[in-house]
Amino acid sequence: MGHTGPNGEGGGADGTVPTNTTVNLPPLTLRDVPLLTAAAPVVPNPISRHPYFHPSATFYISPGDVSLRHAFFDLASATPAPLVAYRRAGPRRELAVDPALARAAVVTCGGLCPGLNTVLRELVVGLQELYGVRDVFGVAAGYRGFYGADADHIRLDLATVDDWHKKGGTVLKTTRGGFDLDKIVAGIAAREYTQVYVIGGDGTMRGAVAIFEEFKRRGLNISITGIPKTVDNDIGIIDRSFGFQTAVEIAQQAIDAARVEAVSAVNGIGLVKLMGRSTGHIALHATLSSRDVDCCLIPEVNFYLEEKGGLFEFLYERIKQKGHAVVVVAEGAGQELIPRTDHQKREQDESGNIVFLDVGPWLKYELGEWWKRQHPGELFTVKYIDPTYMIRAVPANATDSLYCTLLAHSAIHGIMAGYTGFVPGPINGNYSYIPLEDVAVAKNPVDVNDHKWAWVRSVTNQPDFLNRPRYTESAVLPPG
Ligand SMILES: Nc1ncnc2c1ncn2[C@@H]1O[C@H](COP(=O)(O)OP(=O)(O)O)[C@@H](O)[C@H]1O
Ligand SMILES: O=P(O)(O)OC[C@H]1O[C@](O)(COP(=O)(O)O)[C@@H](O)[C@@H]1O
Ligand SMILES: [Mg+2]
Repeated sequence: MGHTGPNGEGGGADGTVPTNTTVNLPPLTLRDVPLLTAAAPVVPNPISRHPYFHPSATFYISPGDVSLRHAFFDLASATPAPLVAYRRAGPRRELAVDPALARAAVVTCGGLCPGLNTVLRELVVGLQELYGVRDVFGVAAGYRGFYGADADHIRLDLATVDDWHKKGGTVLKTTRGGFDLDKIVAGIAAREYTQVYVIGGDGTMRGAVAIFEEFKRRGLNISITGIPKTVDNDIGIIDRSFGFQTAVEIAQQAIDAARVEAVSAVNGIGLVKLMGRSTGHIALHATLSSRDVDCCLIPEVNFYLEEKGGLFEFLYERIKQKGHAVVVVAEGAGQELIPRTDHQKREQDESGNIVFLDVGPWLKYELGEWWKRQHPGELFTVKYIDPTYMIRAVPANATDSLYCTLLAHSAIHGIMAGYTGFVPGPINGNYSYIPLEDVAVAKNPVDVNDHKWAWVRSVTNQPDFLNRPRYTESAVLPPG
């Protein structure tokens, strides 16, 4: 007996999957990563000569090893999607880069994220201990550090970075903006760096693609890799970005406090705003982990406040049922509902990201006003908690620390193998090398049609906000 595909489509004549027979899979496309054009003559991996560690036969990744992008396939589909593969990350038996000639630069860009210092430390440790690279430099304060003063290029060694993994933030400092391609590439060439490790989010990856292209255009034999960072988890293809799980864990403290405040008030609401500019991953995962949340609002799901099926009516009902309610809102949720001036509509940060209005205080105010109008004389309290920077200005937790270490080492192994223009990252748990250009454009919104969002809905029993009555346009204040 076989299974019929969800849409009734089938590989067999009757739409079923034959069992205990060989199934022909669709063709496999390798999304390969570029190699340095002028790679050095092949050098044996110095790990093979390590005095204390003797690599086993399976230690090195074979040249043909790949991992698959999608873990699930519909064997019953008559038109299956092509399979996409990436090179497996890890040490190669032979290097295309001579470690004795390597000169590495590491830099952190964009917003903070738990684990930045761990990645920096492990890059230095891996380069020096595993490969014997002597010249490793930390570039201060993001992309602009490449064309900064001599003091912005800090020589790093094992002693310097020894305790960095214990610290939140980034010892190298980070900035937004300052992306001047000509100056950056000139700064890299002038200091004779041969390999560049850029740690950052989606904006940083777009910058790294531009640098990679410029290296090629100028014929520079310099490799670059982007190590994906963002608490928002808004980078696609990889399983998740580092620091995200730590942020979700710390967010629990805010949700716990919101619940205590709400429970201890008469008709109390605890409102927590969590990071998530364009994606609601932190809010979603924090909600699922906590189980105390009555409503989770994310940028991917439009909601409305008043009328039947709206947020306020739902919260009122919930308070009548159990005396209190807890709401988690991602910073990018409901932005189209918040009145803003023309100036506010245009405001951008130094990197060109749109500056959002603060959804938390706005929601608290609107809720209070609605309650006064609808239920005058009835006691009501909203306690608002904004743990924004607390969830990311901390060291990585154990899971993220391990992840940061594997990412850093994967990056080094790839660079030493002669690859460039790539991002190391886990795909279905398998560390892989993905072309930088793919990662730079791949967004990672919450898929509201998949199981995770359905779990949120079943945990919170919140409305789907589909019967929106009157709100059709953004609320906009007159200019000025
Ligand atoms: N499209 C882009 N092209 C080149 N550089 C970019 C681009 N977008 C952002 N950057 C640069 O990348 C750096 C980090 O970007 P930002 O958006 O602040 O953080 P993140 O990398 O965490 O998303 C900044 O120096 C910014 O100028
Ligand atoms: O106040 P900052 O430092 O600009 O950071 C705020 C932003 O940083 C983030 O945490 C992450 O953004 P990036 O990944 O672009 O660094 C967003 O959630 C938030 O909007
Ligand atoms: Mg970003």
